[in-house]
Amino acid sequence: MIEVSGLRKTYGDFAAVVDSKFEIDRGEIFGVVGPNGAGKTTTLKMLAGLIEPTAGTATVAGYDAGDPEMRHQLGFLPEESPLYEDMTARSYLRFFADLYDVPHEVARDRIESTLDRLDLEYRDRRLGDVSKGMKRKVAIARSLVNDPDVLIYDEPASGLDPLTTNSVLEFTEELREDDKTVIFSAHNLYHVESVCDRVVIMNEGRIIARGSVADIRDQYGDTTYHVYSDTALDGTDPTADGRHRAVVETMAEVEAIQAAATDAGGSVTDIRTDEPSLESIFLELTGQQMPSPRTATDTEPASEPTTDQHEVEDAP
Ligand SMILES: Nc1ncnc2c1ncn2[C@@H]1O[C@H](COP(=O)(O)OP(=O)(O)OP(=O)(O)O)[C@@H](O)[C@H]1O
Repeated sequence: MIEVSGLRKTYGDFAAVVDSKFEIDRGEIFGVVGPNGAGKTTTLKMLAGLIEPTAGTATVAGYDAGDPEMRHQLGFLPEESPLYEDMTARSYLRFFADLYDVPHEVARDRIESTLDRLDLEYRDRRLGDVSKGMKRKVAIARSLVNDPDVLIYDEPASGLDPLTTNSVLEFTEELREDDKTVIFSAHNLYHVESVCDRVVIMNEGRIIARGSVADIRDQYGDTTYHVYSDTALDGTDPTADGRHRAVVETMAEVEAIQAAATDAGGSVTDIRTDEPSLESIFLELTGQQMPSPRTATDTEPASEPTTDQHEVEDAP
């Protein structure tokens, strides 16, 4: 569905993307990970036909990325997506559907079902008056008004509160069931681990590792998940604050605990990941500290399992 070969972008003497090569299958969710300045956005914009490559080729759904016809197959969510703040979610999305010549009834049904799936309230409220998370959801809905086969999402869940982050990641994952092909960039390895089939890790314009996140982690260290429930279960220990904690190593075990908690009439209230940080993987790969203050903050400590913290939907 997407083929990239020898893709390169230079600005004067500076190479933002160097000889990038990867292929993405239909229905696959593919992550592009790396610190600030790694070349993620430049790669995504070349795929979306918004920047012309200096060299190499990128084809999307059989079209050259620069071909205007390709746009009909594509939904692009930029990292920053300012909306028309005086419009409502509904009027804004209908406006974009009109730009794509989507028939009115089709557009109305598509918009409502997408907003239902995104659990978006206040559809008739002025966009200037809704939360950042709601704005992001509206921008995501905008990427789908033309029912494209390919979605390019630049940091879809970055900077959102935990509940909205979870909801956006779940929504992205469900796009696979609609046979959509999704490529998205993220700083946060948990974001890509929870939804992506495969990833490439970029640094200084180059792909320096590729594979499933699990493969990459297996190569560079072990992840553990600290799962907190409000109910005592097999394998949990009581914590000082009255909860019950299990420490496991796979997402399958996390899901088993969630199911056991539900069966016992309780729920999982928090999942914390203790994993080799993106920074430590980078250190392994490059022998250098990651040059990004923002990412260094995101992936902070080693002693406590707080490298990434996720509240689940039903957390109190
Ligand atoms: N128009 C431009 N002119 C010159 N340099 C640019 C231009 N656009 C991007 N760059 C540089 O190219 C490099 C890659 O930028 P890019 O935005 O692709 O990185 P990124 O991985 O998306 O980072 P971030 O996570 O901060 O968005 C950066 O060093 C950036 O400063």
